[in-house]
Amino acid sequence: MQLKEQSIFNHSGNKIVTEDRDISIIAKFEEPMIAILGNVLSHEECDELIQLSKEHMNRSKIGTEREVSGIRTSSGAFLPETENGVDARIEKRVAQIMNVPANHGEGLHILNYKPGEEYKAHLDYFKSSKANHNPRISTLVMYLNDVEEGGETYFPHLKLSITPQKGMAVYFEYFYQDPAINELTLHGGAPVITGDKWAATIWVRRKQYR
Ligand SMILES: O=C(O)CCC(=O)C(=O)O
Ligand SMILES: [Fe+2]
Repeated sequence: MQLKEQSIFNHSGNKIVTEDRDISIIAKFEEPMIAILGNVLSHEECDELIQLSKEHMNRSKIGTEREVSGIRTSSGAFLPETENGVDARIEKRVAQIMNVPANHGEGLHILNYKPGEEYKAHLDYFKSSKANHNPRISTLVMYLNDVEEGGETYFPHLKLSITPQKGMAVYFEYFYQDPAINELTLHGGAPVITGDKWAATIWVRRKQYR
């Protein structure tokens, strides 16, 4: 039998006890490690992140992107960092879930999809040598609302899809020795059919990033 590669998601049992919240491990796919997590954010935190990102997007268009390539038709923005706001608290909790120090993360990236908008299948790591000195190693996508219809996060190679539910998240990682395992993390956000979708993504680097 082939030896399993090491994961940094080293949690056993059915929950992750963080400083301020118990996260439930609902399901795991072992290789590549993909974990469906419950109770990651309170409903109040979800609402607050949506509100903050709306204010930020209204105040200035700087930091908001809408990709012209058609890969991502949703709009997204990194939340500006605060000292002790909701974002700092969540990043601290996420660091304990992802088992990587908070300053390896790129910050909270908020995504909003309207009906018909999607994020086509992609890899979160960079194929070019540009970021080789400090590559992305893992991702957490947190759902900030329930989507009426559509908007699933899907992994086409694994035939796996996750329905967004407010406060839940999906974790995955892609730093394996075997590139074929990393490529299995190809994923996308399916088109939203009814309602809209809000999500917050954290991409984590191997070394300190901020
Ligand atoms: O919206 C989703 O379900 C996926 C988001 C995603 O892939 C990303 O932010 O990198
Ligand atoms: Fe992604």
